[in-house]
Amino acid sequence: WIWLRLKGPRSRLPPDLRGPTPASWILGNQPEVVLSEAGEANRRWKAQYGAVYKYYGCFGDEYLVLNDANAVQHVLKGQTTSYLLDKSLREFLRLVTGEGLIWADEADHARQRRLLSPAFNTPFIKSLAPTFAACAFRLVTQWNQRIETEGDDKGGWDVEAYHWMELLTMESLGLTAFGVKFGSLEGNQHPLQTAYTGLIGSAYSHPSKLSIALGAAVLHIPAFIVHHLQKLPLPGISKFKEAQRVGRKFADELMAKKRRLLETNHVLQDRDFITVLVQAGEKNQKGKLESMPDEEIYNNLTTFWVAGFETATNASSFALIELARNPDMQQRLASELIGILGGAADRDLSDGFSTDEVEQMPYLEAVVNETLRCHGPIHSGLFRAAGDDLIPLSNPITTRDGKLNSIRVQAGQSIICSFDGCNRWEEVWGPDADQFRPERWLRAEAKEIEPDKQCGGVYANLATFGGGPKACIGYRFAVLEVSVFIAAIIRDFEIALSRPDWELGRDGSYIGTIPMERGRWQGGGRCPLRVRRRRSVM
Ligand code: HEM
Repeated sequence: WIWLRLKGPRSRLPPDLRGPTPASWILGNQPEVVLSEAGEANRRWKAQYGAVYKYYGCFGDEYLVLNDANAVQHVLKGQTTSYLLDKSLREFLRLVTGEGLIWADEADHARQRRLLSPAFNTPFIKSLAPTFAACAFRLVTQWNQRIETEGDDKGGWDVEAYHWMELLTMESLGLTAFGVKFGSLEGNQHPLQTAYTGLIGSAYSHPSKLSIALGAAVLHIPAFIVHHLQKLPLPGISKFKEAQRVGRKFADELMAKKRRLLETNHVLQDRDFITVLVQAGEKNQKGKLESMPDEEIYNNLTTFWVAGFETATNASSFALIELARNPDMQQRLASELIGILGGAADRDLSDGFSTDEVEQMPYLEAVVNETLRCHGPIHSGLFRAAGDDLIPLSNPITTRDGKLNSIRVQAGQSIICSFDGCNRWEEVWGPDADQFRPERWLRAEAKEIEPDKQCGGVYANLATFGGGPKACIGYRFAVLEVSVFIAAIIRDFEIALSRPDWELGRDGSYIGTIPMERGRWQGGGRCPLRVRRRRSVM
């Protein structure tokens, strides 16, 4: 404590910038942020102090919060050089994902991104639709069996669908990243899945005030100490290491197998990241170009798992909840799906369906986009200014002493970009910005936003996937995956909330947005559905 007090963070922000008064030095305003719903404290403070304000974290740490589109765009563009991950946080990340893309900065980051590009280019991602759809069909098959054996006499079956969406996302990541079928939808447990499940902590909702303070104190541990902590035989750390040992061994064997096939002049047809990256690497080597070392390929597979598992699970679950509580939207979507894919009686989707078919469904796109706008699985991003800078604003803000058209920040300043705030900005999304209304995406205006109102988001003018050099590399993957999952489920099932009084709450304790029952914050994500086979909708 003495050290923290002596280190005492000095203010680096314009003194007249407004914001809430902290309740105490130890906790600051942090409990209001962590213990309210995702984005709720931000919405309240934004209404009171404007799109740019400051609040206090624990131990007097000052955070600059940006809801202003151009300011967010400026910070996102400066990632890898001017706005970086906090150094201690980055060291913790190294422990979980290794030195993969999320961890990397500057030239190393640009190199990794370039070498990973064959796995994320549009044609390759488009080719994954049948894999996602075949996985979703396996879920549909399981649900049909449960309706048969566990359903009531009206053909309805109550299910906690969040857990199934976890299994579905896991299964599709197993197939598309490693080319491995886990069989988790059928109740099996694959060793790779066991290893990787250990990497992802269960949702950490509504922590105690002590945990809030301890969590913040961790960010005050100097990065070099965090680095050395990794060498200690602490139980939590050994768990990560064991998970990485098993995962690495498995990936090494797969990579060696692919290389042996390539040596015998095979052209590998498998559609998964390992195959694509090993094949691209071998081709580069033949052309005397740089290729990605095996360890880096492995670290990035782990990175994709950490970045792409819970996010896609949450997005799919939010979409199902919105469709369950909006029967008209569900009906409209089902008609579109059956029109393009045929009904369950006409076409079984065991071989999946194609991206071309997905692209013929504008209402599906609208539902997925609106889910990503209203319930972005990552509600904000935390950055640290590497040097002094002037951040431009779309709209001037009122301070205690006047107006500012830009904000001066000093090196070391912590900055929060509110992705949720940008996605709900009324000047862009209209007075009903807080409502779930997929129809807004069917109007041409949704695609045309004036430059001074753009937040620099990489997808659909949304901040959901970030922007700039560190924008989500998996955004096309995620949008297609969620679209296919929703299409396969809604084509075959009518869904409703299993309890009509169930109210959606959005846990946002840290950067993730997780669907839960309002007021019941413990125990991870929730998506309680009543499911029955779809009757004709045409
Ligand atoms: C709905 C699902 C997803 C959401 C909402 C999401 C969101 C994000 C966000 C907000 C960032 C930070 C962007 C920034 O700093 O500008 C990010 C980064 C990243 N995401 Fe995603 N993501 C999703 C799915 C995925 C998937 C499926 C993968 C991989 C298969 C993935 C891989 C990554 C990686 C590797 C990064 C780091 C990129 C870099 O540092 O260059 N994400 N994601």
